[in-house]
Amino acid sequence: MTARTLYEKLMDAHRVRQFDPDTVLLYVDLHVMNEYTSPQAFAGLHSAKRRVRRPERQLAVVDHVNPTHPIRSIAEIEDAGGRLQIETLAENCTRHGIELIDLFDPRQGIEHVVVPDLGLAHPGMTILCGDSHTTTYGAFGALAYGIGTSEIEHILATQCIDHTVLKPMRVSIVGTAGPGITAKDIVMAVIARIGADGAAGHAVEFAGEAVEALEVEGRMTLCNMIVEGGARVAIIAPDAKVLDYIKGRSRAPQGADWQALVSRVQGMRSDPQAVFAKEVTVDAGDIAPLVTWGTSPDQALPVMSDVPQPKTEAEARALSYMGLTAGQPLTSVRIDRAFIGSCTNARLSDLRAAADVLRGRRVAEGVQAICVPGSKTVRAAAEAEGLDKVFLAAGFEWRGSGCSMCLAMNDDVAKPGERLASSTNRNFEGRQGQGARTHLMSPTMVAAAAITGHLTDVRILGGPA
Ligand SMILES: CC(C)[C@H](C(=O)O)[C@@H](O)C(=O)O
Ligand code: SF4
Repeated sequence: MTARTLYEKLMDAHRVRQFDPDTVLLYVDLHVMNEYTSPQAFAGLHSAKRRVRRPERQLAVVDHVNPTHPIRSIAEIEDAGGRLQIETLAENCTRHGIELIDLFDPRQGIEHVVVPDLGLAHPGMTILCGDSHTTTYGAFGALAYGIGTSEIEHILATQCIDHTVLKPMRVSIVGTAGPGITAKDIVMAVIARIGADGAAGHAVEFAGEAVEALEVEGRMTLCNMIVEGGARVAIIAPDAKVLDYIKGRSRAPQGADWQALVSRVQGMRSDPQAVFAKEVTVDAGDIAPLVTWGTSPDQALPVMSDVPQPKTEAEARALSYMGLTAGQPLTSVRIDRAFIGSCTNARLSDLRAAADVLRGRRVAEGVQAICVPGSKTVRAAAEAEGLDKVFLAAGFEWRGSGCSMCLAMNDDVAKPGERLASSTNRNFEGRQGQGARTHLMSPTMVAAAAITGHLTDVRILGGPA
């Protein structure tokens, strides 16, 4: 038998039909939906008079448009469009018997945080969702990616997806990351190396000792953000850490199902002879804390660098949008806001790491800082450890959960010209508010910038004050 990559093995295991060498019909184990991308798909389903084929294989979560300040009812949401999206999702779920985690559910949060919180992402599954960062579940050894409206409708009706076969690509992170270097720095370094389309058309498998050394939440950060390097799928061979992470969560497999999962995991890796269409190797030891200076996630440099001379018109435009001058040290760039949140970096380990930087320190004068835990489950776990007190004592706001200022499609919007240190994954023009300027970085780097008021190498601050 020919050697296969993990991606190819998971495709084989879910193949319902092979249409041609490039297109395969795959069975979908779990389909996740949000209020923002599902309404049109349900509308299509209804006009075709079709039913949901497997309601028990769907999960819906409210996350994109909701506010993160406390409200008592949906009626309090000022934006009529957002209110309608949330109400429509609820109606559709009731009509079709789909489980909904609504805004007032104690498990609510960003969908890609909620699914792992519940223990619903397992090695070997196919997980699809109308959201590009669905690749997050690759950290569990699942074949997972984001889809569009017509595909959502197709899954609702058939529980299958037409999958365009991708080229396998391996990104090996070798060596050992230095102190203060996080999974976010690693993935930003990869994207800076390969470019924003470097992994386009590829299923990226992360491998290497620095990936094995990461905890599961760090691996989620890798698989989540590599989408900004163009990857359609991201995957990591599951190991004992993954099983430990799932074990005991409310929706983790039990009894014989658990045993079956444990024994299946053994074979879930690429064969040693498997062929990758593209290989990239990055030495973790060479990675410094990164920040973006431009308006594309690949426009990133170590924080101790100077703002670069623009080499293209796009780079010149990015600098002008960002209000930066070539040659100025990145650490001289002052910020107005600090945002710790998003499906990339708002899990418990992210909040712990940021709290370690904030402990005993205060947010700089004039900086508005907010922390939006990725889910209410994460929020409660953080509060049980007293992390909320650390954030509040430092001058951060401690919010409810949702996408929030990651994409500013809700009440959390930065003002024109405001500059943000942000633990998110996209720094496109206007992403966090019209005219707002985003610098992407790790949550500990956001904490450091919040304290000093400018982009800062967190390693200089060191541990708690
Ligand atoms: C709104 C949604 C379609 C979008 C995505 O697919 O990624 C959003 O989550 C984002 O991060 O830009
Ligand atoms: S947190 Fe940001 S990246 Fe993640 S799903 Fe929400 S908007 Fe998209």
